[in-house]
Amino acid sequence: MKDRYIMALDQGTTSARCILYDRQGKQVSIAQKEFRQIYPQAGWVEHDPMDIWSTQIGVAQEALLKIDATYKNIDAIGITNQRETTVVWDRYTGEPIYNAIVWQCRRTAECCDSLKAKGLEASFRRKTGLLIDPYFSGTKLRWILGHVDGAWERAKNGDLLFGTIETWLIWKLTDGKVHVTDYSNASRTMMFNIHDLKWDEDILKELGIPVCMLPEVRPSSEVYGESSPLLFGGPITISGAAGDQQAALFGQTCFEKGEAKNTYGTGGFMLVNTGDEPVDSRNGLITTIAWGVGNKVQYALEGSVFISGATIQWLRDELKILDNAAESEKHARMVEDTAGAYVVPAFTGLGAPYWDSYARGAIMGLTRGVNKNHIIRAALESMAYQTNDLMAAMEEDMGHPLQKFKVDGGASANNFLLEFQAGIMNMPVYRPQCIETTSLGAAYLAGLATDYWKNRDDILSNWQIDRIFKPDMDQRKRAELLDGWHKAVRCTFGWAR
Ligand SMILES: Nc1ncnc2c1ncn2[C@@H]1O[C@H](COP(=O)(O)OP(=O)(O)O)[C@@H](O)[C@H]1O
Ligand SMILES: O=P(O)(O)OC[C@H](O)CO
Repeated sequence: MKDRYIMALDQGTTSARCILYDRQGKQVSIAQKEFRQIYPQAGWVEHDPMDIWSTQIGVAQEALLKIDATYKNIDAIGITNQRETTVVWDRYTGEPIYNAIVWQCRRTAECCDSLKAKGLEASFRRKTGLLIDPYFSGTKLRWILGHVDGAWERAKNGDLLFGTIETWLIWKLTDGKVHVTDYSNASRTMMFNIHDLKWDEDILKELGIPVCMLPEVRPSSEVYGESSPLLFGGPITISGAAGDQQAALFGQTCFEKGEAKNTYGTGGFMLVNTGDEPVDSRNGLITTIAWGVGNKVQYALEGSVFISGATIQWLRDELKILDNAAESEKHARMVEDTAGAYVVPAFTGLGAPYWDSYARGAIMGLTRGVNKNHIIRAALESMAYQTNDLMAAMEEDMGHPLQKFKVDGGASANNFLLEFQAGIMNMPVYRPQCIETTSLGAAYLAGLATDYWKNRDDILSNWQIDRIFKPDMDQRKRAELLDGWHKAVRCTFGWAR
C-alpha cells in the first residue's frame, strides 16, 4: 500500500494543474494542461467554465494515474484558484449561462465609473477593503445578469447560482451538492463585508444582485463535502479552498504579521500578512482576507499587478519572438541593458498602485539599435519594476521596510528576473525550493483540516531555501532606471478612455 497524499487542484488563469503532495511538502506527481483564452473584444477576457472543469478533472485523474495511485491514496483535496473570475450557472441543469468573465476583463469599466460618480468609493472600500474596479467580481456578475436574456428574473427566482472558480469546482466535484466559497475568495467579490464577515446587503442592492444566488461563506480549512465517487472510483474529502495568492502566502508559511511574498504568475501579486487586523492603504493597495481558519480570519495587504508572466507569454504567442518562456533568460543575458527601451504591459489597464482601467500597453524609448533581445529583457524588467512599485507602496503603508521578501510562481524560475529584482529593490530576494507555493498552500489548508498535518509547526520546517539573490546595483543607475520606468508608465495613462 502506497503512502497517502494530499491532492492540490490549482486552477490558474492559463492552465489547470494537479499536484500530489506528501507530508514533507514534496511533489510526488504533477499534471498540467493549458486551456483556451477567449478575447471577444479589446480588453475583454473570458473562459469557458466547462473547459475549466474538464481540464481540471482531467489533470487530477492524470496525476493519480502517473503514480498508479487511486482515491484510497488521497487523504484530502485542497483547491486554489484564479480569483474574482465570475461564473453563473443554472442550479438544476448545471449549465453555465455565459462564459466565465475573467478577472483581467475590463468590460465593466464604465459601470465602475458610474458607481464612483455616485460617491460610493469610500463606503465600498470601508466595507470590502477594495477599490471600485472591474477587476473584482461584483460588476462582472451584474453585467451577466443584465446582458443574458431573462437572467435577472431567473436569479431572483433562485434558479441561478453564482460562484468564483473554487465554488464552481466544488459544486462540480460534489455533483451539485455543495455551494460554498471561502473567506479569502469571498473577499475578492466586492460584495463581502470583510469586518462583519457577511455578504453586504447595501452593496448587493446597489448592484442588483439577489442574495439567494450567492454561496455560503466558510473557513478556508474545513471539510466541505466529498467528491462524487464516479470521478475517482471512490469519494475523496474536500477540505481546503483559498484564492491562489492567499494560498501562496500560506504555502510560503507567512503565518506571522509582517511576512510577505510575491508571486510571478500570469499576474504579479505581493501580499503581506497583517495579522488579526485589517490595515487600510493610502498608497493604492487593497485590504483582503488572507484566510479563515477555525473561527478566526487573518488579513493581508495586497498589491495586484494584472500582467506579469503574461508579458512573456505575449512575446511567445503574439510577437512570436520566443519559443518558450524559459528562453527569455538566455535572450535577456545576450545584451547588457535594454538600450533605453521600456515595456509597460498595461494590456488590461493598470492595477496597483495606479488603478487605471483605461491605460494600455506600450513599448517606449525605441531607437534604431533596439533588437529583440532588448525587448525581451525590457519585458522581464517590467515584471520587476511593477513589483518594486508594490514594495514601495507597501513599505509606505506599513511605515517600515519589509523584513524578508519571498518569491514564487512560474516565472520565479527565471534567475535573470530575480537578480534584476534584488538590484532594483535594493533588497535580497528569497526563492524557496518549491516555487509552486500556491498549490502547496491549498494542500496545507486541506491537510490541516483532516489532521494530515497536526498544526502549523508541523509544516514550517517544509519551507527550504533554494537561493538568495543579493542586491548588486549601482545606486545612481538604479535611480535613473526607476525614473525612466515611471516616465514610461505615465505615458500609458488613460489611453483607451
Ligand atoms: N522561466 C520563465 N521566465 C519568465 N517567465 C516565465 C518563465 N516560466 C514561466 N513564465 C511565465 O509565468 C507564467 C506561468 O506561471 P504560473 O505560475 O504557472 O501562472 P498561472 O498560475 O497564473 O497560470 C506564464 O505567464 C509564463 O509566461
Ligand atoms: O492565475 P494567477 O496565478 O496569475 O492568479 C490570478 C489572480 O488570482 C487574480 O486575482
